[in-house]
Amino acid sequence: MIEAILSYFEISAILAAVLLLLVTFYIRSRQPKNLPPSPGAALPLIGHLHLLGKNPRRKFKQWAQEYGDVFTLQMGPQRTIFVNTLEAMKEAFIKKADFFSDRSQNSIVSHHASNVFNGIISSSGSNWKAQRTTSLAILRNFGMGKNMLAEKILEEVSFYTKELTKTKGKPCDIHNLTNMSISNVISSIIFGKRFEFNDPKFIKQIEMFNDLVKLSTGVLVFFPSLYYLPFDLFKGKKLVQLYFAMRDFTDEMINEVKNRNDSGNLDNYIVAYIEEMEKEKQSGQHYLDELNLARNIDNLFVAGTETTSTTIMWCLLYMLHYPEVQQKVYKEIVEQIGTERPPNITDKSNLKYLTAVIMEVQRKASIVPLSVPHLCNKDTTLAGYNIPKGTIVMPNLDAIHSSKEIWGDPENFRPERFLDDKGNIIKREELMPFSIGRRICLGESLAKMELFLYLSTLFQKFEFLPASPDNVPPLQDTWGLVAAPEHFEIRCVEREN
Ligand code: HEM
Repeated sequence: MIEAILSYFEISAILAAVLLLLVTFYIRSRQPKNLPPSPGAALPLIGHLHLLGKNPRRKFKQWAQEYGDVFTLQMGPQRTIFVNTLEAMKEAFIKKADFFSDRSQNSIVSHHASNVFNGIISSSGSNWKAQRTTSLAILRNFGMGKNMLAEKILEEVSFYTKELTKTKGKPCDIHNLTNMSISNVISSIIFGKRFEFNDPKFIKQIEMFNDLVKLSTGVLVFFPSLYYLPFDLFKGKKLVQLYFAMRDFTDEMINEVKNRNDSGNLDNYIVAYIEEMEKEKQSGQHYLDELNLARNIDNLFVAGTETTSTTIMWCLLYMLHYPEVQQKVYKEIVEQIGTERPPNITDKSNLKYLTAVIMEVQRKASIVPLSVPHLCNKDTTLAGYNIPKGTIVMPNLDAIHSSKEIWGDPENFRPERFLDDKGNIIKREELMPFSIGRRICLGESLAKMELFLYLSTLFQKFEFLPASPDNVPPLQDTWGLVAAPEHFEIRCVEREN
């Protein structure tokens, strides 16, 4: 009897194995030929997802080393390629930018909300171009002449450092405060106003933005139907709810700015965009409208807050690990600016060591490791392989930033790699925290200005120390679209000037 049951199980197992082989063979036979290599066979349904393990970031870097220019992963139903070398990045995002610069129109939120693909980040084609060009022009305009951007940043920096002073050098987690302060910079650019750090509405809003960024990278990206499982197991319903809450906040703020009735005052994005909208109407075009305005605002908040504040937090964490670097930064500030006046944007060209430190933090932390996914919109080739239309394309910035061939000693934190013998900055095209090509970060100039003004002021005013000398928090990142350090406590000790 037992033997009969055993042989029944054996036959079932053999049949299941044969079935699996046949399905795998069938899937393979339907795959287009000459795709970039993959690390092993894709399983039915999940593809290569089972190979990612607990630390996908490390795997993506490892496969980049193994396969070079480009590799393919089947992420559930979605064919995805990873672009890993400078040459392949240039080929895809510069030479063949017409084919590799779109975004996928597949998002769980789009099943529940309309107009998700308006705005800058998620749109493609002519609408994307119009939103991007207009937004860039507005930001550029703000950064010219008396440089309103720098003024807005410096005003916010002073509120931020006042708050840090209140901590009196005691250990505290300044992650949320930093996030709120950077969000206030965006807020004063877009709405022409900042929020108090203890404003409950603002605190809730920031929490929502952060949760939204975190939830947008979950497993639902590959399997949207998991949304319909009971108990919101994969937080799909929460994601949609947060998305609508963000929209409500944006609509409320747009109305507030409109009701202020200061249309002559072009010092905020909303008024400037509406003015461009009117001009466009007269020229007979139709891309600038209220729907795009609202989504542009969501985009600028989401893209411009967590990224910059995370870079600041990484920089502070690196300074806890390398106190001699922090000391050298302070020495440079004292020599070039002194301690009587706060730094301003014209000091940037004189603070070369600090600039190199920021560059090295951006390389080492590589906070947007896989950039934002692009979409291939036409059958084409890359690095000699076929890339079919509809493939998702990941710029593997992390692989570039950690390449031994490029940096020699990528594992070391060494700001000097960006300085020549005379102490001048060496610009390296391989440093690409803002990505490359047509989709390169729209806020790059603003972010660089923020990083310089925040960090120069911080290092002039404070010495940053670990909560206790024998307990320096680890350089440990968390997984997500933005790789933030784990929350840590820090002491902000005011310098005696
Ligand atoms: C240190 C700070 C920042 C980093 C590291 C960063 C990085 C990036 C990266 C990697 C991308 C994706 C590019 C691609 O698709 O290949 C991106 C896109 C974008 N970023 Fe940033 N960013 C930062 C700050 C900002 C700021 C301050 C703003 C705005 C105020 C901003 C607005 C945007 C927008 C709108 C896009 C979408 C561009 C498009 O799709 O055309 N970013 N950023």
